[in-house]
Amino acid sequence: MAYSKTESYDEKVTSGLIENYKNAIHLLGEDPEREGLLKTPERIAKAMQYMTVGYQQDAKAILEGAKFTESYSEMVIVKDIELYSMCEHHMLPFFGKAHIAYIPNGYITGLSKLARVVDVFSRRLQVQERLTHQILDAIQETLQPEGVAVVIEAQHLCMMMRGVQKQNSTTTTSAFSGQFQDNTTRSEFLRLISANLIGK
Ligand SMILES: Nc1nc2c(ncn2[C@@H]2O[C@H](COP(=O)(O)OP(=O)(O)OP(=O)(O)O)[C@@H](O)[C@H]2O)c(=O)[nH]1
Ligand SMILES: [Zn+2]
Repeated sequence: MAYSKTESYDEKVTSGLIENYKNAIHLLGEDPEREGLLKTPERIAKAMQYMTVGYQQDAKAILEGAKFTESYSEMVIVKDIELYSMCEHHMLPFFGKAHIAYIPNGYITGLSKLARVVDVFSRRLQVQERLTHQILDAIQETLQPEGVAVVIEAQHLCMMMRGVQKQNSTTTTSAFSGQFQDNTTRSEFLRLISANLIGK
C-alpha cells in the first residue's frame, strides 16, 4: 500500500491514534481543543501511518516484480538515494543517503526498485544498522547476485534537537556480502560512490 493524500487510512488505527495524540497534546500542556490544534491529532495519526507504512510492504515482492534475466556481470551502483526514517528509541527522524551496489549473477532488477526497497525498510521504527542489513538481505535473497553492498550516511535528530545536541555528526553504516567482502571489489565500490562522475 502506497499512501498518498487521497488514499484511505485504517479507520480503527486512525481513531485510536487521534485519541492518544489528543491526550499527549493535553499532557504536554497545550489545549487540544484550540482552533490551531483541532485537526492536529488527525494529521499526526495520518503522518505516523505514512511514516510506518513499510510494515505493510514486501521488499522482496517489489524486487521480484522487476527481475529480468540479463548476462551483465559488472557492478551496478545506485548512489545518493535519499532516505527518511525514524529511530526506534525516540521516534525522531534520521535522514540521509543510501548507496547500493550489486554484482548480477544472471538477473538484474529495475533500478527504481532498489530505491523502493530503501523506502520499505526506512518507513518503520529503525536503527540505522538494522536498516542497512535489511536492505542488503532483501537484495541478496531475491536476486542471488555475486554480492551486495549497502552504505548509509545519516544524521539523527535525536542527537541534534535533544540529548547530546551534536549538529554536525554523521553516522555511516555499511554491509557487504559475497564479492564485496573482497578488499579490491569493496574499494572499487567505495571509490565509485565517492567519485563525482556526472559533475553533481
Ligand atoms: N546504534 C544506534 N543507536 C541509535 C540509533 N538512533 C538512535 N540511537 C541511540 O540510541 C541510544 C538510546 O540510548 P538511551 O540512553 O537509552 O537513551 P537516552 O537517555 O535518550 O540517550 P541520549 O540520546 O544519549 O540522551 C542513544 O545513544 C541514541 O543516540 C541508531 O540508528 N543506531
Ligand atoms: Zn533516537
